Amino acid sequence: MGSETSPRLPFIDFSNVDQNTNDLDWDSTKSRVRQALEEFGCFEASFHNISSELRTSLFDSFQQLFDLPMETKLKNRSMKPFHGYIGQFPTLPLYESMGIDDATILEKTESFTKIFWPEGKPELSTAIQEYSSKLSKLDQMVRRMVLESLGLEKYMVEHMGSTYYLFRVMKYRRPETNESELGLKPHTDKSIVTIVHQNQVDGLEVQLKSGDWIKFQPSSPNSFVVMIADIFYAWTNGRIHSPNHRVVMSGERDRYSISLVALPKAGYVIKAPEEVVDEQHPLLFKPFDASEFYQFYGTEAGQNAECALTTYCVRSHRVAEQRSRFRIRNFGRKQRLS
Ligand SMILES: O=C(O)CCC(=O)C(=O)O
Ligand SMILES: [Fe+2]
Repeated sequence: MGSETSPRLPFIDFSNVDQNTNDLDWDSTKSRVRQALEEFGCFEASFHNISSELRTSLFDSFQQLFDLPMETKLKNRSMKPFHGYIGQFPTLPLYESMGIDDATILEKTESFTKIFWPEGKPELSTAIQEYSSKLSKLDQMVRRMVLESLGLEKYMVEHMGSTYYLFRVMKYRRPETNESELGLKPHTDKSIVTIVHQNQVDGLEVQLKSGDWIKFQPSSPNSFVVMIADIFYAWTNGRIHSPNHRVVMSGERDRYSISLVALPKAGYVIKAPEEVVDEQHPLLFKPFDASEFYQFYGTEAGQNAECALTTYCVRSHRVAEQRSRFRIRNFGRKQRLS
């Protein structure tokens, strides 16, 4: 009953939109995307390129994956922070997740499945790769629309070429009696864009700019939440919003969800283009190296910061200033010595 009146995320239909679509459909979708991302930082996309068989087979396999013994799950390791198995947090007992780097590449998804099934599991590695490749097209359309609508076309090739995809699968077990229902603490994502998809169990909530929370209730099994994250917020100099969100569990069933996460490649320097910086929009973040930001985010200080990106940028510029003062002092000393 309540669902008729409760606020919903903006809904944007991509079923007839692709990069070769006619200008009228492309332009009208683009203006809806821009509006939604300015106001909500996310929207519900209806996207039909992923078949229900593919979705069902993925979620069935993930159930088996999380049922494996803990020592096996822990073999999903990565040198990069938050790329491997995450879970067993005393404060977040419902949550665990696993990640596959570069999931649009078949060899990478094969290496992932071989961790758990040494003889291989070709249906699953192929399904993860196919899902990631197909859904990456939605991310690319959305980012293309954002860049076009901000007049940043000339950065398109450089920007798109500087990103790759991480696939994460999450399990939130149902809370036991007297256990907190919090599945995942409120946070903003630290990537460029995240696209979330779930099985039938709801739980994702997004915070509006007003401070109110709204529950994501998918309109159909073809719904995906497209969400802007901090790196894209910084790169567009705050022209689009990076929303706070969380997962709250209720009901009797475990929840499984998948994120396809667009991330900056190593060494990509996040520098807001001059076109989005002016008097009304002063520069929010000085240019920074995304990989260094992730190293900071992996530390205790990064985890405890209210806004990791702001704290990182303030710190790194303090360090840069100290370094340059040191260089000037030493340069003066060298001059005197010679
Ligand atoms: O499971 C979800 O619906 C959202 C997950 C999420 O916010 C995240 O992994 O950053
Ligand atoms: Fe998130």
